[in-house]
Amino acid sequence: MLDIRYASSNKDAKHFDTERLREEFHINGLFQKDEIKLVYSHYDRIIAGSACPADKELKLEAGKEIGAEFFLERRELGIINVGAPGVVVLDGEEYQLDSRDGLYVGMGIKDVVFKSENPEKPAKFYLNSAPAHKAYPTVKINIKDANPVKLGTAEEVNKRTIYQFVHPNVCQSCQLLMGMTLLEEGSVWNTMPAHTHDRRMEVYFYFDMKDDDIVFHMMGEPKETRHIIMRNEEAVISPSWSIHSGVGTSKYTFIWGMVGENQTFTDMDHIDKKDLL
Ligand SMILES: O=C(O)C(=O)C[C@H](O)C(=O)CO
Ligand SMILES: [Zn+2]
Repeated sequence: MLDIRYASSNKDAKHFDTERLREEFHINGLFQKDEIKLVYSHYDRIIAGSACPADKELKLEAGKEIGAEFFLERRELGIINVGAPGVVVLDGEEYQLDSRDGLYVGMGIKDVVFKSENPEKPAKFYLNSAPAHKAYPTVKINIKDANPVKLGTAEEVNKRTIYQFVHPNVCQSCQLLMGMTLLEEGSVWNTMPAHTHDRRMEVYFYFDMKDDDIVFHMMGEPKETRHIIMRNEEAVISPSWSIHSGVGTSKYTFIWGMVGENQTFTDMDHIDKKDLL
């Protein structure tokens, strides 16, 4: 069963209270032991979720919601492991993923199975999937293979490296872009100055946080900003009309995934801080 999230218009969303904002955009309860949890967003039909195999192997199944014989019949998939070492088995072929390793899985793979090396310390596979039209090769992506982009300064407490995992410089994909942003010690802001990109939606997944730390994730149109409180290992959907930026009570790491019109990472509409309200 997929948790379906319909798309909200910018005109409606500015009237949402905290509860409704969370209901529409916030994703929690990821990484339940021995479960696959998936959220299907009608923004560009991205599926975001998790697989946390411990005592049993988990198989990615197609539900009625995607109307296909198997999950990747007309989809592609990006995986980043944020837990202990695990294995993804694709049509019988094993891919070992250590912590922070990524995997791009092309359209057409029939069997996707997740396993952990040690049930006491399960792997935590974070997943993003998008509709696809062409089968590109499956590629394992270590952080050393990812394309690093350094941004920010210590003075602005936003010094960070964006590692582009699923990106045209690293591997081919139909529309999915996916990567991981690591903040430096003492830096707490991401994506400030903020941007929107009407051409693509985005999902942010925050992790590497202590239990009592929070991130204030900023969303909304630049002149109608709202926040959503994020805790460790929670995700948030960012519609194409929304900024997506966050400030934490300590440093954190996040995975971003984008789906939409183009794969030009730099195609952003930057918003000057003075223009935010
Ligand atoms: O730290 C950042 O800035 C990001 O990671 C930005 C995201 O990658 C993004 O919003 C791409 O559009
Ligand atoms: Zn963005």
